Amino acid sequence: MNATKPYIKVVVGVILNEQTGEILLGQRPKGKPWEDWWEFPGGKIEEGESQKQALVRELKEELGIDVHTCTPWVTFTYEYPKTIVNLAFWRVTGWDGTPRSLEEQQLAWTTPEEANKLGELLPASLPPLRWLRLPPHYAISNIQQPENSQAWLANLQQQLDQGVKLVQLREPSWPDGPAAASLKDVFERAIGCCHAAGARVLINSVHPKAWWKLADGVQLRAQDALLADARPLPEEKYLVGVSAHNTADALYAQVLGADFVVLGHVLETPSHPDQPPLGWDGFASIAGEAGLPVYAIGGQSAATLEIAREHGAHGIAAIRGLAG
Ligand SMILES: Nc1nc2c([nH]c(=O)n2[C@@H]2O[C@H](COP(=O)(O)OP(=O)(O)OP(=O)(O)O)[C@@H](O)[C@H]2O)c(=O)[nH]1
Ligand SMILES: [Mg+2]
Repeated sequence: MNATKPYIKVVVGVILNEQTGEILLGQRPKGKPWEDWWEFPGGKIEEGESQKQALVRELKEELGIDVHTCTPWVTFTYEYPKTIVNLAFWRVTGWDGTPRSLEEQQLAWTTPEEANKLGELLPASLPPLRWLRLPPHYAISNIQQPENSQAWLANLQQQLDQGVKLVQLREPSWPDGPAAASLKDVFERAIGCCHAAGARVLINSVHPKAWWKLADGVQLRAQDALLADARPLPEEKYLVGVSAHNTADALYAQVLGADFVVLGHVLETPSHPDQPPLGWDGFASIAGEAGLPVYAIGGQSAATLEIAREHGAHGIAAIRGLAG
């Protein structure tokens, strides 16, 4: 990065209507740089302000609302031709008052999928719009034995019925190895029922590379991510997740151009009895640096989604049931 460019710290609100999935975007006022381009409401953090204080102030100044519920989401740095901007995106889910235009800017509620129909979007707003399409729950398989396949597929169907939209097949200790034909059969059936429910399936990188493109993408183990020198699957069609245990893993996910990080384990979990958990504070500090949406893993369930979000998670990943 060019050190002579001004470095600006900004906080941005993803103002979310959780019922409809819509977000609030605004058009930049006349006379400002990038006038008329659409953006998330927000602005520069002032000297001595925390991110949250700046967010509350900006949304009061720009929209006249009093924010009472918000959580950190993703912070990343974007280099424009003339400036470098560090953008801390926060999810805003509770506020008093009705957003109205106080800076003569146009406002619009839209979905992340439809936002580009409004007009030109600030370049640094595009990754967050893509990330907002990631669901809050990420279900991970743990079938272990071919004889458990039927029961797992039935359980998967239940989770799909409850709204799970992202599933990972991860079976490192399958009896005939992670490339076994019996596992391929389960994989294909899982894809069938997930696609019928509008859900996506990722395959763990422990499984054959030839399977990755049959799925909707790959979940790279930390060790496999570190061996890759580029994103292994194209962006539009596939998702790439990276498993991370520390800051270095998480930062490398960003270098690879991954879509998200799975970070853990956060709490004690039967699947990793010997390694110490990160704890929520450890999770929050790594997630804050990841520059990508982060799923918390390890001891997670529907009941931990809220605490995960308070610590900067996009969502939660778990083997044991998620929905509910
Ligand atoms: N609010 C906002 N700013 C963004 C986004 N994406 C992005 O690159 N930025 C950049 O972050 C900076 C925020 O500036 P701003 O003009 O909103 O600042 P502000 O509200 O404090 O206004 P002011 O400078 O008039 O006091 C700009 O350089 C803008 O280009 C976004 O989605 N929302
Ligand atoms: Mg602003």
